Order: sequence, then structure tokens, then C-alpha cells
Amino acid sequence: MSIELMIDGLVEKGFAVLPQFLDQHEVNVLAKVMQERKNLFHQAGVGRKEGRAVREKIRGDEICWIEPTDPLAATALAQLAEVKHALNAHLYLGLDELECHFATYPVGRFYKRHLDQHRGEDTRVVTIVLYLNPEWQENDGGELRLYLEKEQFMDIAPLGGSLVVFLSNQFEHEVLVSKRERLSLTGWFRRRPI
Ligand SMILES: O=C(O)CCC(=O)C(=O)O
Ligand SMILES: [Fe+2]
Repeated sequence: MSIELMIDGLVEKGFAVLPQFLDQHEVNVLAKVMQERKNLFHQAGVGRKEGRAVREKIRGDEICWIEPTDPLAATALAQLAEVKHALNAHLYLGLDELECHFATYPVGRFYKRHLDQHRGEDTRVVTIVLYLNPEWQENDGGELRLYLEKEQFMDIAPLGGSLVVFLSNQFEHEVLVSKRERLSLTGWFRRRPI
């Protein structure tokens, strides 16, 4: 993995894509962990606090939160901790913990355009998405569409092992309809509340 390239991308554009951040073996391990925890997943919601609700026309993924000490996710979490250290060392972001969950989009599901940082007191600073689909094909859909300036956008296929990193308050994004079950580990590096 090339942390330098990631830092350059974040400084210049606010986002970076790192293909093969995780090796195929580790991708398979995590995909299997997801499979084994199938009955711990629940339908994801949108909104905050009392307003939080499941709205499948906005967001159709099912999620399962990951504890920082989860032994079966330890390799990936250690690599992500290195990412955090690099971000803090080079960009002085003051990132603290990683809040993360596994997510699965069953066939036909999507997540409409949104921003990850909620208005108000939210401390999510950097979004990371690590894809766990070993054999994703071009026509399987499920791309992450990242909105750039002037309504331009970039589509990123959820290829197994690739990591996408972006500043949470700067990029609206959406997940296009997935034609196959689509797996990922999604997370947010948070800043300590002041
Ligand atoms: O899975 C992805 O590509 C993005 C997921 C996402 O936007 C989210 O969970 O907030
Ligand atoms: Fe998002």
C-alpha cells in the first residue's frame, strides 16, 4: 500500500483511492467473517437521534458494527490505524478513534446521494471504505459515485481490497444500484469532541 500516494491525494483533491490496500487473503477472511455474522446484521437507518429511521428508498444496506478489539478484523484495523497515524502526522487532523461497520448491499440496493457529516456537533472527519468483493465485474454495478466540483463525478468500482478515503464534510456521494451482493467495511475517523 502506498500511504504517500494517499496523503498526496488527500492534500490535492480531498480524496484518494488505494487499489489493493488489503491483500486477497485478508479480503477473503473478512468476507467470511461477514458471512458467519449474517444474523447480527440489521437494516441501516438514516437521520440522527429521535429522527433516525429505516428508509429503504434512501439507503438499503444492512450493517454490523465492528468493535475496535475485534480479533477477526485485527489485521485490517491495524492497517487502518497506520492510515490514521499518517493522516495525523502529515495533515494534522487530530484523528482519534475509528468508528466502523461491515455493510452489505443485497441485490438491487443502493444509497442515495448524501454527506457523511451530519450538521451540528458531528466529529466525523475522514470517511474510509474498504471493499470486500473478490471478483467484482464491471457490469455488477454498485459503484461509489463521488461528486466533485460543478456536478462532475467519479465512479469507483467496489473492487476487493481497494480503499477509498475522503474528507467527510466535502464530498457528497452515493452507492449506485448493486446487481450483486456488495460487501464493504465502512468507517469514519473521528476527531475528539472539544
Ligand atoms: O459503500 C460505499 O461505497 C459508501 C457507503 C456510504 O456512503 C456510507 O455508508 O455512508
Ligand atoms: Fe456515505
